[in-house]
Amino acid sequence: MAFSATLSCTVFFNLHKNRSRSSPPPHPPPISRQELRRSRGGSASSRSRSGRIRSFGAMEAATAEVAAAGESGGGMAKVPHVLTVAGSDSGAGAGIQADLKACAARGVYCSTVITAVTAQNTVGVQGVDNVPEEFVAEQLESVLSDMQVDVVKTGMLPSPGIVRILRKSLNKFPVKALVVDPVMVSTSGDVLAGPSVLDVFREELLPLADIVTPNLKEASALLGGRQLETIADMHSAVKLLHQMGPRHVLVKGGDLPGSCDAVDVFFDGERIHDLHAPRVKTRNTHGTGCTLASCIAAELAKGSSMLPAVQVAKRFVENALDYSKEISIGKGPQGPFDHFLMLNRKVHNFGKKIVLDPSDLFLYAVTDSGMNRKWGRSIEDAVKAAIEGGATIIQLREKDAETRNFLEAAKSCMEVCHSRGVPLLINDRIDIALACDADGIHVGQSDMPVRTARTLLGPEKIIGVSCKTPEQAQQAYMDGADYIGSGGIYPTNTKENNLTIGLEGLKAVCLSSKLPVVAIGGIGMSNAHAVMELGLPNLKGVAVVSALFDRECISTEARKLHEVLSGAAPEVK
Ligand SMILES: Nc1ncnc2c1ncn2[C@@H]1O[C@H](COP(=O)(O)OP(=O)(O)OP(=O)(O)O)[C@@H](O)[C@H]1O
Ligand SMILES: Cc1ncc(CO)c(N)n1
Ligand SMILES: [Mg+2]
Repeated sequence: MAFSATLSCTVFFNLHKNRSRSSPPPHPPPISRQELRRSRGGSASSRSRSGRIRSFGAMEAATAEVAAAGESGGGMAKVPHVLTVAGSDSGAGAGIQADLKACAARGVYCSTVITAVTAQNTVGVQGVDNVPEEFVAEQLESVLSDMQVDVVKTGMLPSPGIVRILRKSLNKFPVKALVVDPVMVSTSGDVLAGPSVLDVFREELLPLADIVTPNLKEASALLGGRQLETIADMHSAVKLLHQMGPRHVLVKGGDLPGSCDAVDVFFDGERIHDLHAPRVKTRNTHGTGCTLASCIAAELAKGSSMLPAVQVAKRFVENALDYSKEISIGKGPQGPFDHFLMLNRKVHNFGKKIVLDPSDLFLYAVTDSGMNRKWGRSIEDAVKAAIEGGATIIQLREKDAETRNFLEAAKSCMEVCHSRGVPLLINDRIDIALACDADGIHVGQSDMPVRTARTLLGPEKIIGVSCKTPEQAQQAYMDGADYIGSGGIYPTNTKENNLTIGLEGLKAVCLSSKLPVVAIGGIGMSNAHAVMELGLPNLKGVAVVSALFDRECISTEARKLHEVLSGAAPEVK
């Protein structure tokens, strides 16, 4: 019988039926190196033509090939490996799912032995179904007999039997370190491992642990209900827990009442360390404990010693919480956070990420080579002065510059802008934008289409597009532009044959689009106020050329214009 078919039937049977199994399925016994060598070559016929493995015999042969390649130094690299023995959280904030994400984020491979399946979300735990003990044993055997696990991390171990099975597996397959997160109650208050496991935890698991990481409630339960409410209580607790046999103890103070820091107390048997981190104000703390323990395991797997591993893990959690404090997943009181620091961008327009902070459009400075020549300035100096006066974004619009000179200037301007936290866009020249890694481009209606520019630049760059009409504005939104430049508002000499759309035209464009808009064309000190007074919510600022760059002192003009704009529309700042 094909091995894979047997395996999937077993999983289906155990997780979906009600779990009594008459005879265990055939399980591959641990394979000795010699056996592997013997089976090499002999089983080639059990591979399908595509090379996919069809039977256990073939799996053995494939394993042997990999082992042999490793032995002969065939360029194979050992990967740091954590095995998590824990429960599944359907909401994926805690449990196995948090462990997988934490290890992946820390660059460590993570295999999984699932002890229980929970129906869980941001409201709480709606159901728990334990995986049969013999099947937990089978998963342990599968992973540990085959893979070179460095560190085992435990989470939800819902019955004394499972703890004993784990202990046996660890005796048979010793690993470098054991991290025990003694999960008992979820933050929502639901019981994940009852009092029946307390004794076996204390007697059978803690003595094997390199570190145990209880939260306040768990530490209290392990200590027979001792009250833990202050850091001094936590100091006593770590010492008492240490007497139960673990080499290190970390009592986590995520739930310490009335503390503005998140303080954890670490004890190595000799010294106590209070580990402080600023407490992040957020609802998204579901899974912090699992993540912390997995990160510790991951750092140990990479070869770290214990205190640095704990410190790195704590910083990782704090950073991820801070990054995720505004993401919204689920309706309940405790949300998950983002281990990969990728989700915290408001999503709009086909799920495209917003890459532009609309308030950057407030005072948008567009350079002009003719004006710089006239006043004898380098483009970098002009940009520096504009930013000094308060320009919030720069666009390099160099219509007659030679490519090589333009690129050199663009690179210097990038340094100027980035050291001052101001985005830099390039007008039209996508090649220059790519070459100097600018923050984005601005295109006109007859330049490269926004969609093509997006393909070339990728999702993370800003693309602005000039629009005179509501139709163009709607198209810009559909094409995935980040902002609209709308004008000319007033007559201007900077652009020849440019249609003036006036304040009415600007209003029509703003009302027809959800994108932020910057007004352009003939705007200066005398009329900026009138533009912003339109009070349109998506009109975020004005773009100026001559009002800054065709003046003797760019920074003074920028400063005055900034004041005018601030007075006109304090809410857009
Ligand atoms: N708001 C917060 N800001 C910063 N760090 C926090 C915050 N909440 C928890 N932590 C840290 O996260 C880690 C996990 O601690 P916590 O006490 O939350 O564990 P836990 O109760 O086991 O978590 P969970 O059961 O949700 O997985 C600790 O290092 C703790 O200090
Ligand atoms: C499955 C699982 N493990 C651990 C925790 C603790 O956060 C949880 N809520 N769910
Ligand atoms: Mg916990």
